[in-house]
Amino acid sequence: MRVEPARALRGALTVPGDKSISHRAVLLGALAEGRTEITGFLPGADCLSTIACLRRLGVAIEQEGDRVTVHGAGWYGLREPEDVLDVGNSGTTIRLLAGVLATQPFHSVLVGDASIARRPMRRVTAPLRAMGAHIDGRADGEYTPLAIRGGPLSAIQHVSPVASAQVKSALLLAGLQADGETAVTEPYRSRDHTERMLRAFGAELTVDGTTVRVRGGQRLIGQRVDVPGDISSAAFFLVAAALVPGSDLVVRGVGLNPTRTGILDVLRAMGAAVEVEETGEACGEPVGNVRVRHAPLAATEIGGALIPRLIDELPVIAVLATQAEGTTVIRDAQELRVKETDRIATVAAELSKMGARIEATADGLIIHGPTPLHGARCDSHGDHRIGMALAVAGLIADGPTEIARPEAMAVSFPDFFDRLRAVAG
Ligand SMILES: O=C(O)C1=C[C@@H](OP(=O)(O)O)[C@@H](O)[C@H](O)C1
Ligand SMILES: C=C(OP(=O)(O)O)C(=O)O
Repeated sequence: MRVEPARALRGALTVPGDKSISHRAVLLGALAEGRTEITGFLPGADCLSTIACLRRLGVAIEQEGDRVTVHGAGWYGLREPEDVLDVGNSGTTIRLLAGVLATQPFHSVLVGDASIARRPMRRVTAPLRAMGAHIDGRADGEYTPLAIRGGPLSAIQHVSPVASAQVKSALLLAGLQADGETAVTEPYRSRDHTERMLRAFGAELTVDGTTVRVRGGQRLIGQRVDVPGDISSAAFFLVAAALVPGSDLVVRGVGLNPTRTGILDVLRAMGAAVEVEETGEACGEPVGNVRVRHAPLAATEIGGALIPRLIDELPVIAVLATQAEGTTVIRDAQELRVKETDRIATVAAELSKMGARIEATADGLIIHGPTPLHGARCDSHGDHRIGMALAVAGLIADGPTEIARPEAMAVSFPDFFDRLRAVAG
């Protein structure tokens, strides 16, 4: 994919449905009793992997574009799959499904692509084993393939060393069928879509600071879910508008869950003009429009509790920081090293090719700005967020930028380039 320097980004656009919420809507719909109708579903490769795995577990699902109907099987209506469950590139699919399969009295095997094979799984397999599930995987349950034979579980009180919504969600799902009350505590609050959607599907849970508790033996009832636009996808456009002089862009209908809006805090802290208009609520999630206008940018520091609120936006935030006056420091973001790629290494390597002054640290990045970027031959490394961050960098470079392996974008944003072309030329 070739990206040319852009004109100002103006006008309004929408972005595809939220990836985290789309996964959860089909998954809870499958486990619920009755029908779940989903609109605004993200038909990206990751969410389609979740649908494929659920079909293999015997769940009837109709999907056409962003409309999905799930015929709920009920929690114990899943059946032993005849073949392996392939999660593709999706960490959310494998970790949330592991929590569900731990409750099921049959054998299943979870596999994924080469990236999934390198991502850590013991963070979910260890506590699920402690609840009573039989799980095996390479390196004592750390890596795929994961073989799971579930059954009756006992509740645990788990203190997670990482703020991870995937870990929290896996244990809450398992906890819904465990004997007793399961509690999950994390160092900082991660995205809470599972908690919100479980309540919408009729489950009870309590939230106390960074601890979530759920009692076992609960049923879910099918619902209508209208998935808001993905703020993580909107982020590429919001950052592009903040970067390109003369820009004035609105993204409509985007999810504004406070556990996800760290990108807006950073844009404001760096000096961009940001206006947020909350327009309503869908399935317990606030939704609205976000307007960003270009303005001179200043460096900022990003760490601590802010990190889980913008974890997937850090690659494009690094691009933003290359144009900010001063030194931007990103710390406490060691989780970036275990995403689709080691995003600390891939961001630093690729932006360096474009002339950025950027250093990788053990837990983040240090970026000096402002630094003019020049067009270069770059590589997404097969990581959707790296590819899209590089495309945004290409908009402000002084020549054409070539991005190898652009097909990775289909994981979370299949028509990213079409929508970018529409607002940036
Ligand atoms: O629960 C989710 O939907 C997600 C949680 C985050 O991962 P972790 O749980 O590993 O932090 C995030 O990076 C991922 O894109 C989606
Ligand atoms: C990390 C991501 O997703 P997952 O963990 O589901 O692969 C992402 O979308 O940036």
